[in-house]
Amino acid sequence: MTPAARISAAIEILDAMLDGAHAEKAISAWARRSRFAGSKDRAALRDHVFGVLRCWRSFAALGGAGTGRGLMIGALRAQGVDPTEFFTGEGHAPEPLTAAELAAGSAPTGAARLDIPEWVWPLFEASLGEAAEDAALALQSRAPVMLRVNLRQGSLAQAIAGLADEGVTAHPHDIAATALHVTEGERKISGSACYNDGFVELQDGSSQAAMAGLEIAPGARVMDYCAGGGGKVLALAARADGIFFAHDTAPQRMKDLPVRAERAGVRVTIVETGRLRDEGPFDLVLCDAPCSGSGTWRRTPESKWALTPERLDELTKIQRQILQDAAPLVAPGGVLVYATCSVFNVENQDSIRHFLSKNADWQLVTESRFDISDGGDGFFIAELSKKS
Ligand SMILES: C[S@@+](CC[C@H](N)C(=O)[O-])C[C@H]1O[C@@H](n2cnc3c(N)ncnc32)[C@H](O)[C@@H]1O
Repeated sequence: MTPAARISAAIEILDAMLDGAHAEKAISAWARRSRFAGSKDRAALRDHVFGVLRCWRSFAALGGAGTGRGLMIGALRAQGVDPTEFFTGEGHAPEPLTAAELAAGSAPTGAARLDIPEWVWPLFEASLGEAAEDAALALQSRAPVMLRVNLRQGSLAQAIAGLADEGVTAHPHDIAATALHVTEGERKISGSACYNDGFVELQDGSSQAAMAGLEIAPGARVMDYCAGGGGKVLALAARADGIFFAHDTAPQRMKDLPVRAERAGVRVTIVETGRLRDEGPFDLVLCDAPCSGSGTWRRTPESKWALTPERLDELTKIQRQILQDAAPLVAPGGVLVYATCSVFNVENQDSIRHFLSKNADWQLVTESRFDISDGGDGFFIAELSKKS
């Protein structure tokens, strides 16, 4: 496909999304009916669609319309490219710009310039203060691909060399001692021996750094209460000699965890909700709670536009309930850890304050925030302990 034909295809997909289709589904449907497209075409198309998703408001302003055409016109203008170079109508290129399209378009301002939904911007500012603008700007670009090296299997240098043999270029990242930043060959990671043997795992740098900061004594019993795919408990098990457990109210989310644990050479016992009290108590209970994901919106840009005030409210209620349910599982002298990949105070500090206001026998021990502009995702982590 020519670059112009790829732009036509992106317009088609964006229009399908405007009609209500999810990005992944719209891309898959396009790929099914476009058998002529090769893997490079599909990759380029994804880049177009996800690039627009990250910058929807600013591209719509620059392109003069929130339609597939308007967004792609805006995307080209944002890169300093004259859209008439591609909108020629020749071959499979999009039709030439109309006089109205040529005249339309203006520089975005305010929250539109930062590609943040209007109602969300005050939350950003209130939560991040002076860092808010940098965080929003960072969300306009692709997230770096980061790997966590499983130091049980070898050193960073050995992982870098092993990946290089398989066409993946990676460099240490100072966000965490286990972190590698992949700069080339990211599509080869999932087929590489390093990945399939559990030497490296895909994991954002902030999550790695947050997990590295948790103290785990030898033999400590550690429960990942909201385990999902198990990324956090695997990071903990890779560096500490504890006894590890995982739980999730949606157990199907943990379906890959046993295989991932096996290939990493660690043991994680899955605990059903009804057996939590029997298996407990635990010296550390980690609640990596469901959240808006606002710290990860460059990876999942559709969520940026899908969040509503009602959903945010619902999430904060779930977070508060999780802390309340998990606290009794903590052993005397143990730690309750609360984490989110949100940058909003309402999901972070406010959830902690709410818990402390209802549980006077608990206290805050530490609280840390990782900013998107530091290189990893936005992340929050707090440790709580029972007053002695
Ligand atoms: C942010 S994700 C966890 C991500 C995971 N820790 C990882 O590193 O891959 C939140 C998880 O919490 C689970 N969850 C939702 N409500 C819960 C509850 N009340 N108790 C425990 N887990 C819950 C969800 O099913 C989801 O898998």
